[in-house]
Amino acid sequence: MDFRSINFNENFSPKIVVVGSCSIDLVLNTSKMPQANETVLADQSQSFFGGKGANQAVATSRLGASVYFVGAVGADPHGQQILRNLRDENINIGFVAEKSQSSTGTAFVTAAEGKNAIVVVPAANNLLSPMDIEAADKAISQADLVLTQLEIPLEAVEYLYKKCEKHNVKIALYASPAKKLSQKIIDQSEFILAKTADLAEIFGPESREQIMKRLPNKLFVRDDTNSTIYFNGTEMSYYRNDPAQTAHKMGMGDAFTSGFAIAYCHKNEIKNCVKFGNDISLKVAENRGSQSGLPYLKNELV
Ligand SMILES: OC[C@H]1O[C@H](O)[C@H](O)[C@@H]1O
Repeated sequence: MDFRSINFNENFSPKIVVVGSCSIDLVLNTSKMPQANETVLADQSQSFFGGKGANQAVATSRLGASVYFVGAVGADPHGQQILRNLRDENINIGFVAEKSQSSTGTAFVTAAEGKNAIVVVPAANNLLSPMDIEAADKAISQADLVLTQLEIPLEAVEYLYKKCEKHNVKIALYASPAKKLSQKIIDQSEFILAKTADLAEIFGPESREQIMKRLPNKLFVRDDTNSTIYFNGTEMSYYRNDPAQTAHKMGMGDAFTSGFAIAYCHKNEIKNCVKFGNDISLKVAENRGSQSGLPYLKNELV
């Protein structure tokens, strides 16, 4: 991965506000993906910091952005650990709400055969409200880009879009987990990243080609079955099929979105934004968990 192939303005630190989920990921490594009614043994269980929003906040901060995270934790030790981690990653946590009536979000991940299956218990993430977003009004109004995902209530996402519209601030979406999107969200998004498998739920029953034709320069689609990303009538292979270099495939979409966003803020061509997003997502796949492999711009540009 060559950071020098991307244009970075070293005097510019993009202001990014990430609005989304934060969780503790409990990961079970098994040699075989369990089927229904089957019991398998795990080689190892580990916990990591995760949640799509927190992953994007950490990724963009390590890539040189000045980041605010807007999210929610429960009043429990996991919540405190997450806040400490975000603070250690130089992220402003002034707009993370503590929901005393809830626990912190947890994702239960089974990682096997180079794939993963994730069950998320949103807990506090489901309580993120328009009022929590309102509290971050000033930070949002000053952002170069706002990033969000769909692991928080759609009501909160819709409120966020209205706020960005009011302040004329760009907003981008990683449309995961899949939910049907309103035309307003589609129209207003600067870019949307989605997975092929989720397209019908997000956009309705058209083919990938038809949907992409309607959204040139806006929709970027990752296909996990053939490790390809589709955009603007073209495609780019994004995954080295080298199992030795693959630890977990978790967090690749968050890493892609973040790398793309940073290259975009530094005004790179779309093709190079896609390439940079791909490179960052490969880095994350080489390490366990969704955050540990994310690179630091300051180490790469020396
Ligand atoms: O996108 C990866 C994330 O999805 C799940 O929500 C896990 O928290 C994991 O970190």
